Amino acid sequence: MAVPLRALLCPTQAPAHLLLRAPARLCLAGTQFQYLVVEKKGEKQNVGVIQLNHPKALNALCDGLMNEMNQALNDFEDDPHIGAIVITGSEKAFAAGADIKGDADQNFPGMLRGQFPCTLEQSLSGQEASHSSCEWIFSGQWL
Ligand SMILES: C=CC(=O)SCCNC(=O)CCNC(=O)[C@H](O)C(C)(C)COP(=O)(O)OP(=O)(O)OC[C@H]1O[C@@H](n2cnc3c(N)ncnc32)[C@H](O)[C@@H]1OP(=O)(O)O
Repeated sequence: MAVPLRALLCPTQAPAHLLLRAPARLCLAGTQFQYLVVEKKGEKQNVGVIQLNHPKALNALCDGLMNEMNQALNDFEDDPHIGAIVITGSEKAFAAGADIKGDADQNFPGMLRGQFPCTLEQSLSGQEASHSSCEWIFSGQWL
């Protein structure tokens, strides 16, 4: 199923189990990620793979993870050699959703504004149209 990349991460457009609004700016060369494993794969090295890598918290979407996700996605999107981006999780979980420990004082809209790639306002107004040549693919299951 081909799904517009950015649309998948927009809360109003994505199926609940794909709700991950990401951000992006990845410098594959030399960037160190704490919460992600970022690689180029495939025979032509044209598939960007982003694996959520915070298994102790079931890959909860803390600010650090989301900031890194934005960086990684942006960098892949800016890379003309990347034709697809795959976002995947860990062995036990794709992601346990918003970080309810770190953001316990935030309400749902606040989490969206703080953690997700497009703002709630952009999502609601449909301003976050896809401008990328990449397709995003999600692999895994929300808990
Ligand atoms: C944008 C809005 C949203 O996303 S709303 C949804 C927010 N997410 C949740 O409410 C899920 C909360 N988590 C759970 O209900 C459970 O963890 C579970 C059902 C997803 C899995 O249960 P299980 O028993 O298998 O694991 P643990 O509960 O022991 O969790 C392991 C470890 O991960 C930490 N953790 C889990 N989910 C989150 C989270 N969303 N944010 C932050 N941390 C999370 C959990 O606290 C455990 O850590 P530990 O240090 O061992 O206490």
